[in-house]
Amino acid sequence: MAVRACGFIVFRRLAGCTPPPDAIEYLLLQTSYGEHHWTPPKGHVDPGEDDLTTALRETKEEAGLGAEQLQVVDGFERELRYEVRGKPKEVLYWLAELSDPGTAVALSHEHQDHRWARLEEACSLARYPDLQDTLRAAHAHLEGR
Ligand SMILES: Nc1nc2c(ncn2[C@@H]2O[C@H](COP(=O)(O)OP(=O)(O)OP(=O)(O)OP(=O)(O)OC[C@H]3O[C@@H](n4cnc5c(=O)[nH]c(N)nc54)[C@H](O)[C@@H]3O)[C@@H](O)[C@H]2O)c(=O)[nH]1
Repeated sequence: MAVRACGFIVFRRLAGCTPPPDAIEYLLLQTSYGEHHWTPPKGHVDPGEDDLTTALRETKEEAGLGAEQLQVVDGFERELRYEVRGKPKEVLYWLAELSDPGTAVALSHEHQDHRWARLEEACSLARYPDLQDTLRAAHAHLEGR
């Protein structure tokens, strides 16, 4: 059976800007282990836990951002499937806006750095084509495309 993980593509709109969408920045976290890769906050589903609860818990644990600071965007959900050390893994992402764009991110020991990045920088940090596609799809969703 596949390992399952859930998380949020968290974004913020720069202070003083109503969309245009190029004023949107996405949150990426860099692991403090392994390849030091960058992904949005996400993590494994605990036994008996529902997916959305996992996404909220992991976002709180990994970025210090709680449900009360996030607004989940309707109608966006993406599932990625890839292999980790030969085993299948599924990752489900929702999209959420950080209500106060000035809120500080607080990392756990699992991550060594974070970045608020516009779409193109976010895609170059998140170097996996499926994650890049997901970020682009999120951006298109926010643009109303
Ligand atoms: N010391 C050490 N400890 C580790 C290591 N590894 C884990 N720990 C421990 O596990 C805990 C984390 O637990 P959670 O937070 O609950 O889980 P996740 O958030 O799910 O975290 P992971 O890091 O396990 O999973 P991924 O991000 O999925 O990365 C796995 C591999 O998949 C590739 N990959 C990543 N993203 C994409 C993508 O979007 N697209 C594609 N196509 N591929 C992608 C990439 O090749 C990458 O290397 C940590 O606290 C550590 O204790 C490790 O190497 N060394």
